[in-house]
Amino acid sequence: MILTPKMVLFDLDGTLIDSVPDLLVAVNQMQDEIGLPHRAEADVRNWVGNGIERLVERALTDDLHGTPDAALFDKAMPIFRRFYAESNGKHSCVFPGVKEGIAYVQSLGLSVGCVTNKAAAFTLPLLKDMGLFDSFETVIAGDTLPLKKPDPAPLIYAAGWFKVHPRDALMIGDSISDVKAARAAGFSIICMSYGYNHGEDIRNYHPDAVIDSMTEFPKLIGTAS
Ligand SMILES: O=C(O)COP(=O)(O)O
Ligand SMILES: [Mg+2]
Repeated sequence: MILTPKMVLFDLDGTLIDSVPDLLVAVNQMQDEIGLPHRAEADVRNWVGNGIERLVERALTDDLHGTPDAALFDKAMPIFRRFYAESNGKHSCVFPGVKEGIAYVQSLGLSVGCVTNKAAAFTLPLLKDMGLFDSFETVIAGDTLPLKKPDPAPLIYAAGWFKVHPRDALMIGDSISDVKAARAAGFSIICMSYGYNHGEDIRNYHPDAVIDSMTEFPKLIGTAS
């Protein structure tokens, strides 16, 4: 299968960047300040992908599906933001193959954007620290629009921004939210096997392809002519 998109959108956490080490530090500093126990890295990994509010709710309750007491959440959220602003970018790294993959799609002349559920205040400095910011012609963060993935709105917005029809658009992601958003928007979707998907194998959600490294892009992505 060779896809021939005109635009490629990349998810951030678990696709471009391994951001869990920074999130883990901020979660556990928040837990300390509130007087709750530390959470394990493996759990935090499973809680990333639906934005920082859901991450904090999950950390406070130690449960992927948990909803904490509203007063506790209101206390915790600014604490988390303060600590994550400090740790963001300190221990994260770009996954192997990402820079090569972005360079490959750019060499095909395709439009390239980033669509993440991470809030803009953390997304933009992280992309800059990791040397990726200049790779993207547009960045749509988790709070850029009223709705985030799995809603298709950010993907449709990006397609409109690039004036590309959704059938000519490809999402590169790691989670069920990316697959659902891409399908609802009418995009193709390739997922990275190494990402975060709440502890489940992303193959269960049937993206068009699952790959281990973006160095595999030449097998899957080409140009129509
Ligand atoms: O959960 C987040 O904050 C971001 O997750 P995403 O970059 O995978 O969309
Ligand atoms: Mg992700």
